[in-house]
Amino acid sequence: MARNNQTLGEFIIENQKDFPYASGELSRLINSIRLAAKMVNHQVNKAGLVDITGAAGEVNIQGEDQQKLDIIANETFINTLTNREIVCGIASEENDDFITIKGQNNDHRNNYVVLMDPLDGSSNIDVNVSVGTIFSVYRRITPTGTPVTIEDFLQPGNLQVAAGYIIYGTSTMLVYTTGHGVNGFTLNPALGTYYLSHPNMRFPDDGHIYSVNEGNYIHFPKGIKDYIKYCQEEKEDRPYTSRYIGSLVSDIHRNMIKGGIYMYPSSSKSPKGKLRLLYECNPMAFIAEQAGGKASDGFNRIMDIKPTELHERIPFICGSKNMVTKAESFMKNS
Ligand SMILES: O=P(O)(O)OC[C@H]1O[C@](O)(COP(=O)(O)O)[C@@H](O)[C@@H]1O
Ligand SMILES: [Mg+2]
Ligand SMILES: [Mg+2]
Repeated sequence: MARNNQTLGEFIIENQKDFPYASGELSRLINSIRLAAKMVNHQVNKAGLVDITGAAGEVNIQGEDQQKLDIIANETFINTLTNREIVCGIASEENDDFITIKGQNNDHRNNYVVLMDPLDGSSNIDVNVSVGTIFSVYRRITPTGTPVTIEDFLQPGNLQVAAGYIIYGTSTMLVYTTGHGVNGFTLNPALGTYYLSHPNMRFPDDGHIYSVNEGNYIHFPKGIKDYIKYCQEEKEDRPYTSRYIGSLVSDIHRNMIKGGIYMYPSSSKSPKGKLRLLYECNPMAFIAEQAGGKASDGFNRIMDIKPTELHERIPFICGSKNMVTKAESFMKNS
């Protein structure tokens, strides 16, 4: 139950009973993410002052130039989760393959796997625009005491036990769900404590903001082009306002508060879109649905899609449910 001025630590303990298998493991996991996020926040806030901006000189499995902060965030989350004996495996945008965490006694006794995008919106790091971290948590399906396998990571989104994001923006917030609604906590930098600032976050059913990289317009499917035209029409409560930050976390966060739709569709250049199903789309879809919104690939519910690869991409439409349904109708009729 949410209380004003409740700290994240208190909220986690008071809501532990909501977790299936309420053994405290998942609470400790969320607490570790809370800690790692503070460390990354500290680095992000220094971007520009110290030499943590720019490319690191490596290319990740996506073919993208890794930014120094991508690597710092990746290592910070992996080390923090590993050292706290709560996960048996981690998958990350910045690692080609999943990491097996044996545990202190090499006995593979932990029960949760974490999939993450350690730094989302990397193209915005050097230009002082908000970026984020995205995480998704599953209970393993292979027997405890055995090494995790790829099957533990390729679970459909509807089996997530927790998901969330951290936004490093005008303030730093941690927003997450364990399947009992969505709550947002703002970091008080002076105290280093997160406080419940956004209890029970809800996507308005309708909105007036659309977020898409219109620079790709000519490459979009007809249905998306028609929906963008619909958003721009001088009719009824339209035209909508176009807002696109280029950081998935920030665009979805804004649209969740104000009402709106975010789209990263397929295109003739990238037939499967750009965003990764496992550690970008599934966690944001879980958050959206828990906040009364909707997430689709244009035709199907994102969280019902059975993943086949660790870094697979998928077209993504997410936001206010009536707006997503409208966009889908344009896709289906095109
Ligand atoms: O520059 P584009 O093609 O519009 O892509 C922007 C999208 O790509 C991303 O930056 C991809 O995430 P990463 O930065 O984690 O690789 C999203 O945050 C964002 O919505
Ligand atoms: Mg990302
Ligand atoms: Mg990233």
